[in-house]
Amino acid sequence: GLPDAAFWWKERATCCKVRARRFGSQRQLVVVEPSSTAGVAVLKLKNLPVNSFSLEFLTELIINLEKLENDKTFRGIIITSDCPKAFSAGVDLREICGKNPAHYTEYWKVLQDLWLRLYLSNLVLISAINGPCAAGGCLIPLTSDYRILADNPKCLIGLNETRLGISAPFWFKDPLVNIIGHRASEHALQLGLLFPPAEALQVGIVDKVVPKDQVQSTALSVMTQWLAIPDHARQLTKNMIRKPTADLLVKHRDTDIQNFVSFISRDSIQKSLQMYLAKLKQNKD
Ligand SMILES: CCCCCCC/C=C/C(=O)SCCNC(=O)CCNC(=O)[C@H](O)C(C)(C)COP(=O)(O)OP(=O)(O)OC[C@H]1O[C@@H](n2cnc3c(N)ncnc32)[C@H](O)[C@@H]1OP(=O)(O)O
Repeated sequence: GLPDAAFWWKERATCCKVRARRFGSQRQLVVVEPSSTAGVAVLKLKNLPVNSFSLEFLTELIINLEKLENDKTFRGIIITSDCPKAFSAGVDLREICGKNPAHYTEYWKVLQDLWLRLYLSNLVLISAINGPCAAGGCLIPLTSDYRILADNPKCLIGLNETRLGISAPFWFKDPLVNIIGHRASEHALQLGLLFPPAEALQVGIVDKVVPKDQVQSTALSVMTQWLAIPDHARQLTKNMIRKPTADLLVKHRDTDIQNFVSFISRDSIQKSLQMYLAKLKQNKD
């Protein structure tokens, strides 16, 4: 059978705390503030400049999510960015370039942990997407219950992995298919589409597009509607809908790690990623 979720989370939480001690950073990469609405926390991603998923940032994010999940005063979280340049640029390419298999294994495990923590959260999660959101960065909106995007042409959102010469793993693809459907996902994933706001709304990858300065207030008012539903009924329903998708990752996570490590270790893939990173560094505004 599948590993018991509570046991698995306890084990992973211990790993996260050990890792956090290892980083021992003074920088606060995730800021949690209470909102004006009771029971709602605002979680701000603050890994400057673009909230790329470094191992340290992922660890801090998971620890903060776990604390909120276990704190009975909270019923919902609004996740937003405190970096002017981006909501999230996804996987930090420096974590998956030029490192060794042990590092890739640890990194991928932690990324899976984040996905499971978010996707199976009992809290209402709303993504207030106030900047560009690429590839792995979409892992947060796609596992949220509701997505609000800032109406700004720079705020592109999508799973653009193929443009880097890599393929999104099945657990990035599955929530996208659940949200926008099979055909639209096939199109978006193969072409690595990054949708501007109007198109993002049309295809359904976001639920609402509002002016940038209204993203957080809109998230709060949507949150109020969601919190009007009794928690237990909403949680049971969320779990019923999401469990089959989550179980696929829980069941196949070791194979998925092996696939990732062997794929990412290929010379041809390392070359593509290095070229993409170099291009990013050249294309300065
Ligand atoms: C079997 C499994 C297969 C493998 C699956 C792997 C799944 C991988 C998923 C991913 O998430 S890969 C990453 C994809 N991300 C992107 O394509 C986004 C890249 N970034 C951008 O498009 C832009 O940076 C931005 C977010 C639109 C912001 O643009 P802006 O012009 O405002 O800033 P920049 O000058 O481009 O960036 C500032 C600074 O940050 C560095 N950087 C940006 N993104 C990343 C990143 N993902 N990883 C590491 N570093 C990144 C960028 O190079 C700049 O650095 P400096 O030049 O200032 O040192």
